[in-house]
Amino acid sequence: MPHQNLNTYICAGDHPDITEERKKATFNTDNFAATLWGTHEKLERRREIAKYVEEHPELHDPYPTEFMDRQESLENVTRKTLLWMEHAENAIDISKQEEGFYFGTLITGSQGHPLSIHLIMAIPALMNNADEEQLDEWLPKAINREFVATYSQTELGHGTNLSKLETTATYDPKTEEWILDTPTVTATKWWPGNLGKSANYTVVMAQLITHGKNYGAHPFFVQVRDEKTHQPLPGVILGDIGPKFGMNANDNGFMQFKKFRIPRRTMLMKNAQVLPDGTYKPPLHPKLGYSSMIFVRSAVVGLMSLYLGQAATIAIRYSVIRRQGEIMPNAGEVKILDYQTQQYRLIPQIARAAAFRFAGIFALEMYNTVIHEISKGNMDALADLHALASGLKAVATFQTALGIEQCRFACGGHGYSLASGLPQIYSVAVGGCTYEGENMVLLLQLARYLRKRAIEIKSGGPKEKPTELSEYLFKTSAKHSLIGTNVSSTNFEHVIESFEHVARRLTLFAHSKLEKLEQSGMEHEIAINQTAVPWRRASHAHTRVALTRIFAHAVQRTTDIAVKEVLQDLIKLYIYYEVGECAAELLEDGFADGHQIEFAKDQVLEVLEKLRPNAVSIVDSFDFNDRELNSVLGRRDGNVYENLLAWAKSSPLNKHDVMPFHHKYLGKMMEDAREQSKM
Ligand SMILES: Cc1cc2nc3c(=O)[nH]c(=O)nc-3n(C[C@H](O)[C@H](O)[C@H](O)COP(=O)(O)OP(=O)(O)OC[C@H]3O[C@@H](n4cnc5c(N)ncnc54)[C@H](O)[C@@H]3O)c2cc1C
Repeated sequence: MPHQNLNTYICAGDHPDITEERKKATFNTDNFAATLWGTHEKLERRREIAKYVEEHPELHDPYPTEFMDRQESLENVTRKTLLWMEHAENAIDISKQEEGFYFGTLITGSQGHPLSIHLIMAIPALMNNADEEQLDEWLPKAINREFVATYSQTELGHGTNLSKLETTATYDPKTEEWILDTPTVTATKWWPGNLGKSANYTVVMAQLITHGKNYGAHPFFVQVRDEKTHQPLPGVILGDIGPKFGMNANDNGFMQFKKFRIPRRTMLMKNAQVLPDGTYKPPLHPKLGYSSMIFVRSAVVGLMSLYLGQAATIAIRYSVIRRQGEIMPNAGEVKILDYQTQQYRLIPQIARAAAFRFAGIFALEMYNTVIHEISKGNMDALADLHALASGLKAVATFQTALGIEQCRFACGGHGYSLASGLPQIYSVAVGGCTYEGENMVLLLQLARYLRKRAIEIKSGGPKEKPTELSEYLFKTSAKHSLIGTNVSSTNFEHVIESFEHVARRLTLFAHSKLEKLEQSGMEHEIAINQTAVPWRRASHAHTRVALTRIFAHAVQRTTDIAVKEVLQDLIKLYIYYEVGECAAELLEDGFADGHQIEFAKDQVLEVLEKLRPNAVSIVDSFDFNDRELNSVLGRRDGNVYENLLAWAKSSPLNKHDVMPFHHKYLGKMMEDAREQSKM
């Protein structure tokens, strides 16, 4: 029998339907939360930080940000960002990145803030691209916030294709300066976060030209506004790109240079260098400059787990408050979470959020290890890391966006209201499909890695010892999938091996298609494009293997027995749901048969039923508080309806019973019509 207080989120005054759910918990929610957040100590710190924010009203919004226009949003979030920094020393251990991030999120919300790109991209870009002398000069100032920086790569005409960026940096050895120029409209920098109004410095990616030769895009660290007046410097044109699908508290900007001169040492010289006479010295490893991008991609995976977890929390809590329709006639309306279809829509999202959580941690740990190895001159694992981060980022952002939309659909009409918080979470999360490498392009980059492995497989084996996540490519599959032959076990090895078979087969399939096209005389590059869809499938399949392996390891490592049991249910759901997702690929070559797919589908329904009573307690264990969720539907206390009404009443439109323009238009229209009908 579940113990009454295993769920620590129960409070007096909560909606009885949500309390009833929480009393069903079969595990201690704090223990689960500690597993997700790392340790009990880290969980405790989260709560202390959240309490601090609650106790300081100046850190709150004066009214819901959904009712603010962009200028109000920008001013409000800028005010709060400064307070975040002022309060940080009292509230958090500033040496701990995760505390800073959490404290900041609680204060600034999810729609962006003026230091977003300074913290997430500009500082990492400096750390990865500036040489020691440059770091000594700029890093302390950046950390001290003596300037606000951003990262300017994308242009109006080009984002993905870095080699065709048009902004030029031409070296003038006479003055030892670079001349930055925007030669065409399409060369205008477009999108950089916080560039529009907030930042005064930026890392700029520009084509490096010296002694008449173009060496490709390189990073420069450029002052673009006056430190005192904040006016754009002469020769720099700056502005905001206008409202977007989301993140409207971020002033994404545009920028043009008019033969703007900057000193030689503003080129970031950790990797490539240009000497005073204009001699170009290439980087040791051409991909080194991309390491800050790999870092952000790895971090994005963890971020997606938060967004999907938040959406699932909102939808699942609301689904035990909302009653609509009956399952048994005259037995009373049921909680909508009791419908199997609702469970099928929502509970897999919790499983995916957990999978992305563990994958995000894994990717960042791998990033740190690889960067450490690189600092010792060992580049071996860089390609593996790049491949893993590309695949995880693409799959996690895409599935998160779809998952959040499922959560929103599952909340009916109230999901469409900004009061639910779901459109805001979606609008921010879906941006992740595009920024930091457009998803399709990333999957095709991963395909390049798989192509190399396919050549190695065909020529007898790996050139170097493969990593834990790629060694399966060099194994041979069993004749037939073992899905469904090990029913009672919680060991999903045989299912993961089936995913490995799919990934290996799709890789070799795409490779043989490519070879055939080439043998028929097609040029390599054309043949690659003609096989891009099969390669994309292979990349997705390879990433599925990584996600399931990482998730399985995390479950194995869990020590709390009750938490492990619920995680085993979640991974079971995750894995068998994935079997459904790749059913066609398992059936295509006869590796699995229809019975096995049916078996997997039954497992999904079975485990959904088992997870149903724990659903609220599992989402509680993500430990998102009400400020973070910013959702009337997802409130911890479940008191949804009265608060929806209160939220609507705070709409500025409701300040007027009669709109000031009413009599000018609608009022006049009706009056005229009445007059006319009297005639
Ligand atoms: C919210 C947000 C924040 C951003 N922040 C920043 C920032 O701070 N700094 C910055 O510099 N940029 C930023 N960007 C820009 C972002 O990095 C680019 O939008 C992204 O790199 C994609 O480039 P693109 O827009 O040119 O798309 P495109 O490259 O034009 O892609 C359009 C379509 O073409 C396809 N495509 C393109 N190339 C290929 C190919 N080789 N093979 C197959 N298909 C292809 C893509 O898959 C996609 O479907 C941001 C964007 C967003 C949405």
